[in-house]
Amino acid sequence: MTVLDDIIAGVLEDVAEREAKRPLDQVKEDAQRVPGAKDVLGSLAGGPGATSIIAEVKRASPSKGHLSSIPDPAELAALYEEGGAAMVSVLTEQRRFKGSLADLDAVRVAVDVPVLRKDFIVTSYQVHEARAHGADAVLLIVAALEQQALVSLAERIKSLGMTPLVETHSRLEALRALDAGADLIGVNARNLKTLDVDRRTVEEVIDVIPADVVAVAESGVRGPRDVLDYALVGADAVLVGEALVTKGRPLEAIKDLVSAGQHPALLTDRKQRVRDAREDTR
Ligand SMILES: O=P(O)(O)OC[C@@H](O)[C@@H](O)c1c[nH]c2ccccc12
Repeated sequence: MTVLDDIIAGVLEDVAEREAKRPLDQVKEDAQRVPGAKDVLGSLAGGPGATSIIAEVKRASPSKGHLSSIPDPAELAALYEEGGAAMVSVLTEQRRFKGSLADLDAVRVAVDVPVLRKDFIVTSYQVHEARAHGADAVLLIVAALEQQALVSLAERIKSLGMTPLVETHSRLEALRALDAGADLIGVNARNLKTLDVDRRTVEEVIDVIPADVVAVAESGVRGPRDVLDYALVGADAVLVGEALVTKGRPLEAIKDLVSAGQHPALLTDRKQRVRDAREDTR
């Protein structure tokens, strides 16, 4: 059993418990009462040559254990927004990442930028739940899903006005994400089966992502230098957790990453193609 299988087994138990307390019909009703989902792709598109930053509220991880207690996730998210983050990612998985839907609620009311529900989504119940708690984007991990489930969850997310961020770790997975109709694809430098980080994965996989699809580099950012490296290989956005929560000065840390993403050198070939493609469709 891989780490991923193990996490999903726990997630399924937790989902069953929540569903017993609040059935799907009620969650769907809750979702009617929240404001509509925000434009995630628009928010990530950034300025000229800019690679945007997705900042994560992350207390712990299976690879590193405890990272930061984060007593007030709303306050942290507000600092991320103030420092220029284009989206805030909130981990809601409880057992390994110490997150919760309460964290998502708190962050949702604290910021205007879109919010991503980061979890191991394997049932449509979790998708409706994400919307009921105000998520604008929902993570789907290709390695955790059969193709049919990936397609139907992606469609469900879109039908609720949200945007799926489809996470991949290889070229093959990126092709599966494209087949599922993803227009926002993440490349995770951390292999969820072994938990090893290999930053070169981003370059290798981004290569097969077409210019009109928004590409997000995920994991392994230690500082501005890594943002620049990911951006130079074509990342439109970079997702950062650990480096923002462990250094004690999140506002300064996010500002440094955001400015690295705005470096003039970032108008790379891929970004130029992205812009040309967008001009053409206008
Ligand atoms: O803390 P890091 O190395 O900056 O990584 C952030 C983010 O990429 C990571 O939390 C992540 C990427 N994909 C995931 C899927 C599930 C849980 C967590 C993740």
